[in-house]
Amino acid sequence: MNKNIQVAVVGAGMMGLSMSVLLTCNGIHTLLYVRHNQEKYIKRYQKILDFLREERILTREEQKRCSSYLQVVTSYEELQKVDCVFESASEQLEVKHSIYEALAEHCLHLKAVASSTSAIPSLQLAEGSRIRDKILVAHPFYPPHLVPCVEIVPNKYTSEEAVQYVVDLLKYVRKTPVIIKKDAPGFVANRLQYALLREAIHIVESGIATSEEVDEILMNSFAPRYTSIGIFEHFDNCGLDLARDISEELYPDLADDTEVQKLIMDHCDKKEYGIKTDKGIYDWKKKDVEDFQRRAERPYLQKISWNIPDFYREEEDK
Ligand SMILES: NC(=O)C1=CN([C@@H]2O[C@H](COP(=O)(O)OP(=O)(O)OC[C@H]3O[C@@H](n4cnc5c(N)ncnc54)[C@H](O)[C@@H]3O)[C@@H](O)[C@H]2O)C=CC1
Ligand SMILES: O=C(O)[C@@H](O)C(=O)[C@H](O)[C@@H](O)CO
Repeated sequence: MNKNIQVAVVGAGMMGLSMSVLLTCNGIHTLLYVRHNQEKYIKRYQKILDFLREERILTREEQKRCSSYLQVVTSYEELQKVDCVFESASEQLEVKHSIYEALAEHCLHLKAVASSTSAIPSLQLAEGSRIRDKILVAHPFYPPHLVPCVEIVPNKYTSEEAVQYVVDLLKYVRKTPVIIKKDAPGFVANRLQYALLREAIHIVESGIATSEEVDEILMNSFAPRYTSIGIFEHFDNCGLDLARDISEELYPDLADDTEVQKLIMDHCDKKEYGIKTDKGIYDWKKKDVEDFQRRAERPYLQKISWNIPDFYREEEDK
């Protein structure tokens, strides 16, 4: 992987900022495209690095070196030379399509456009685009600068070169890309995660347990198991005959909603979206947000092994 490449990140939210940290902390010249208010995003990017410094992942000097690879831009014209784009904009197909159109117009050296989408099928992203051969899904996990896996989902238009380029780049920044065999909404991980969420909501709506109790049981029962064994390994261990007998008992009673459940809709109707509005399932004015963020990130910290760069120098940028 030629580390003198230029990579753009479009969308500077939770994912885009974390992707920018991942790329810059591995010495990749990263152009973060924002529509306005650059200073706000630079502060948010630095806040992530500050946390990594507090956790002794980066020294103050390394933080400055990594930061030298970040360039926040506000026009697509500044993306003319980029080799690859990580699109991390809102989960709306029309938003993503409008971005791909702008990239097609301005990026003259594009090798790949990788979308962070959580669930939009790869083919829907590419359909109708002038650069459809370059579009694929590279679905990361929050926060992508820490979580190893990235689900790679090409579509019938995606060139092998585009797939290989993204896979090589992700491996260079120490990610674990996994190419999914067949394009489907939610790919693999979110199909599993949302099946779990649907059942968790069903348990709360049915009065079986509260959301606090569901969270407590999940964290302290089988969830940690899957950091060291796989689900199919687990059921081979328990015995498929036992799994059969339990499935016969359980399946008729499990959630089978095909629409967004009332619990989610009620909160959304009240604009209670979660931490970003101080209230969601939980009242985040009463819960410690910083403690939550540290608990969310700490399991991944000891696995970090980045190519921490020297300071960025323009002349290296071919
Ligand atoms: N939040 C998460 O845990 C994860 C999210 N994703 C996916 O990553 C993508 C981004 O998600 P988040 O970062 O959570 O969303 P977010 O809402 O935090 O950030 C989205 C960003 O896109 C920007 N944006 C919207 N329209 C734009 C446009 N036309 N041009 C440029 N920027 C635009 C917004 O200003 C915002 O900064 C979504 O597709 C989401 O499904 C994937 C994995 C995890
Ligand atoms: O868990 C993750 O980070 C990803 O699978 C996601 O796509 C997000 O969590 C998404 O589901 C937002 O809720």
